[in-house]
Amino acid sequence: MNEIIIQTEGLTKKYRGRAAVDHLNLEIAKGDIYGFLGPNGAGKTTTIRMLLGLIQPTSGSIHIFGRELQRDKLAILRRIGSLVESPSYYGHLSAIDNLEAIRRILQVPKSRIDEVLEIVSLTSEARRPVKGFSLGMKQRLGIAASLLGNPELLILDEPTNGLDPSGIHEIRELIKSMPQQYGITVLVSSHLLGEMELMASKVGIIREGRMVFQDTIDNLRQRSAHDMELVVSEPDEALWIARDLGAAGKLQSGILSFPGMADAQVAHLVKRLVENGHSVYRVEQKKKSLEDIFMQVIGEGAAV
Ligand SMILES: Nc1ncnc2c1ncn2[C@@H]1O[C@H](COP(=O)(O)OP(=O)(O)OP(=O)(O)O)[C@@H](O)[C@H]1O
Repeated sequence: MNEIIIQTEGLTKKYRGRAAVDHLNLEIAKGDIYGFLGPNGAGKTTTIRMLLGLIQPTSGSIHIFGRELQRDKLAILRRIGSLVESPSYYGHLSAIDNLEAIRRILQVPKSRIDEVLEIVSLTSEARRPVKGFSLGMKQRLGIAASLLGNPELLILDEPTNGLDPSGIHEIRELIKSMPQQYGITVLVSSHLLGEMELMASKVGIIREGRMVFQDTIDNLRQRSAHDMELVVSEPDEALWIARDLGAAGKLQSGILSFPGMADAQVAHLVKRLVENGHSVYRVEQKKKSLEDIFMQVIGEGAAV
């Protein structure tokens, strides 16, 4: 099993008695791109701020690189790069000069500036004043800044917020390259599952401060029950036969649908219908889109 990079246990943050983050157990392994998902206000930023030592948890523990954050804060934070909220720049200065200001604080070699500009594909724009940059370029510059200190872990809070599709694509490709090319583990938050689907190796979904799902996207897809749809010659009567077998369905526009029906139950129902002289024209599994599953998870707040 891969080394665990971030582990929280019972992580909780309360504001005026109300939990913004509620007993959260995060587990992020080395090389993961961990998509931290949840609707607005779910507690993603609050969690990230605790991971970066910017605010104190009310209770629970945080271990990063196997060490307790509270005890080894500076040593741990030195190994993390982060982008939380929109980064601020000196607009009249170039990308290089903005990075130089941060480089001096971090005391890394000057050559690192060229390296990070290359990683985020800003080399050819590096001497232009930042005030003329698009939002996507500014975000990439923010990621370049977070990479200056050669981090092993990158924490990005909604880095694609407000970007157009091409900007989102650029950031996504950049994030995808992090574990493969640079050995960097990534925690990236978003409120859109679709964005994560194309890059995350694992997702954690939170709702009202609580983890409702934490696993791979494939498992999210598989663990969700599918609806079964049937088209038969006498649907009203078929509905009663199904009820008799313990399958509660509904009839809409001539189509019978049954939520989360197991294979054996489908076979049983079809057999009974045929035995009763019905014609079964169609049996279809109606697949939910990943977005439907996500909405179901964050809507119900229960694991699927
Ligand atoms: N400093 C604070 N004081 C009081 N309540 C707060 C504070 N910070 C956050 N909250 C509350 O905690 C909850 C979680 O907020 P948080 O910003 O972590 O959510 P989020 O998932 O990052 O949402 P968004 O996508 O909108 O940024 C919200 O109900 C918010 O109002």
